[in-house]
Amino acid sequence: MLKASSSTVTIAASMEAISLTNTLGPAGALAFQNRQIDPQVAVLSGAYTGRAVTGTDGQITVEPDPSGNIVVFPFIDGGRPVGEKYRAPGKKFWQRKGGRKTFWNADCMDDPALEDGHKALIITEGEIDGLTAIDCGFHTTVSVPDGAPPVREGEDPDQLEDAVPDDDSHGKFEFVFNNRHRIKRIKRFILAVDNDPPGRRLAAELVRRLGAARCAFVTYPEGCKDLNDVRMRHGADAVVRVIAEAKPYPVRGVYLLSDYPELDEPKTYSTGWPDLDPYLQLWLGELLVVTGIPGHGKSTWTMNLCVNLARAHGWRVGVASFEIPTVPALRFKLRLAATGTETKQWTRDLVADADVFIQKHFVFIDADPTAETDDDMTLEWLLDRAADAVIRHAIKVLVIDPWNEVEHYRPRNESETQYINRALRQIRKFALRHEVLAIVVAHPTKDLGKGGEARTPTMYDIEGSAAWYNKPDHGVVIDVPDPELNETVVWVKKARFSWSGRKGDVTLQYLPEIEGYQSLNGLAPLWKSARGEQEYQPPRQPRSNAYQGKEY
Ligand SMILES: Nc1ncnc2c1ncn2[C@@H]1O[C@H](COP(=O)(O)OP(=O)(O)OP(=O)(O)O)[C@@H](O)[C@H]1O
Repeated sequence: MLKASSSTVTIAASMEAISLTNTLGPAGALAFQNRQIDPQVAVLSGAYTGRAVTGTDGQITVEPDPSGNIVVFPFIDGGRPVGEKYRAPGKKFWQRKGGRKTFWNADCMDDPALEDGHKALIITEGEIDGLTAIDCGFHTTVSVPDGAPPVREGEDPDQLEDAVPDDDSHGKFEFVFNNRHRIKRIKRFILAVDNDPPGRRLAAELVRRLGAARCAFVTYPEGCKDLNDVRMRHGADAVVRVIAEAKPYPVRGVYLLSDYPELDEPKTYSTGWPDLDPYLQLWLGELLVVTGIPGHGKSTWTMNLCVNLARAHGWRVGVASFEIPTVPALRFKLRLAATGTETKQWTRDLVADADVFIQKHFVFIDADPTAETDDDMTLEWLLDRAADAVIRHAIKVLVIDPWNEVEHYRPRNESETQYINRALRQIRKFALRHEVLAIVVAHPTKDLGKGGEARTPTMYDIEGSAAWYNKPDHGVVIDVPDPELNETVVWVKKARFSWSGRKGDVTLQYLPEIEGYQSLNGLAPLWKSARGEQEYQPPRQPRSNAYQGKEY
């Protein structure tokens, strides 16, 4: 017969309250051996054998008895037994009435290694699985007290949004509520519940309470329903593997405020044209869409913007330019912007300096010229390359110019609107994940101007979908109202957040010799003349553009 001794190492934090007279008799020891659990480990958890006794009031209680065939699992909390669970032959389970609802082996939750995230708290659906984990070396394991809540007919265990939430202070999850202070301190949980509908429901209920961000789930080998199954069929190493390979819980999207990391206010960046500052403040992680009538300078303005950002902030820009070949056309535009000088003043040194600047600040996402077959330049292809550019070259800006030259494959059952919604969402996700300013240059629909109507396009005029207005964080239209004036109007049609600017239009002076732009009310802070000096321009009043048509 096995007997807990006062000198043995305890599993839970404190075991002094377990009566040392309680012993695990042969029937109990055999029951654990049959489950490939070391009976000594069960003893250390406080398990003992007992027999059923019917009182004078007809109530059945269980009394310790080494020769009994009922296995008793005490619930110890704060070093004191607060409840008991009984298991009689034939898989009959019941509990002693009353007592504080808590996890089985709850005191292991005080292990400091859980607080610093060094260890995870493993939560099982029953004591046998809990002991299996402990026997395999995972001492920070608890079990829920009452197994999994049943799944009602027609209920999807993975879709519990419609379920009425329990009041945890006295409901089925009272044991979670009672341990809420300990739970708050624990960094990681591994849910090792049963792989069946009630188990999945239990997992979903726990994740809801513990926060998905802290939870991981296990995957059992084919044919195994729980941890003890894994131990029985594949051995202790397989149990260790299952727990070690737990994956982050996939239920995402519903968080408490406290689940979010503390973040500073987003930092915004000037475009480099001071007149635009009140309207357009850029941030890393955003999607900026630029449109305008063909030939009005969308690409030219965008490249000048990128040069400004590279100069002012030292950023590197990834450019996927499908209409203009990188060499010589795009390089020429970049040399103009980088030198800020008209070509007739170019010297070998000036061009060499410009090329050093371009080499340092620009990365080109292009088809592989040595490949035998052309890559399909789909959005997925492009974002894959852009992700590589983030890793290898730390790009902070991604330019896709123009959108219509990307290979757009969409499934038959997806409408153009749905596709554009999905695609822009993907770009925004990329921008946010990598903290990159994503710029998409898009043409307006060819219908614009049909019927003799000459007007500035809006974001809604972009081919395909209203998503072009809805999805971006900034929407900008580049417009040339009168080509004789050498002026370009930058219309900020959308600024999603008030801290990132506001709707409005600003006229920039267009400098045809360098295909560049300049604030009318002051130079761009880093705009340099051919001689490398800030050039003086007399301040002018920004032109007010009387708005015609609907404001978007
Ligand atoms: N305000 C302006 N006045 C005169 N010419 C301009 C002005 N703005 C840009 N340009 C010139 O017009 C030409 C076309 O510019 P760009 O290719 O950037 O336009 P785009 O809107 O991107 O055109 P597309 O939609 O056809 O790609 C360039 O040579 C550019 O320097």
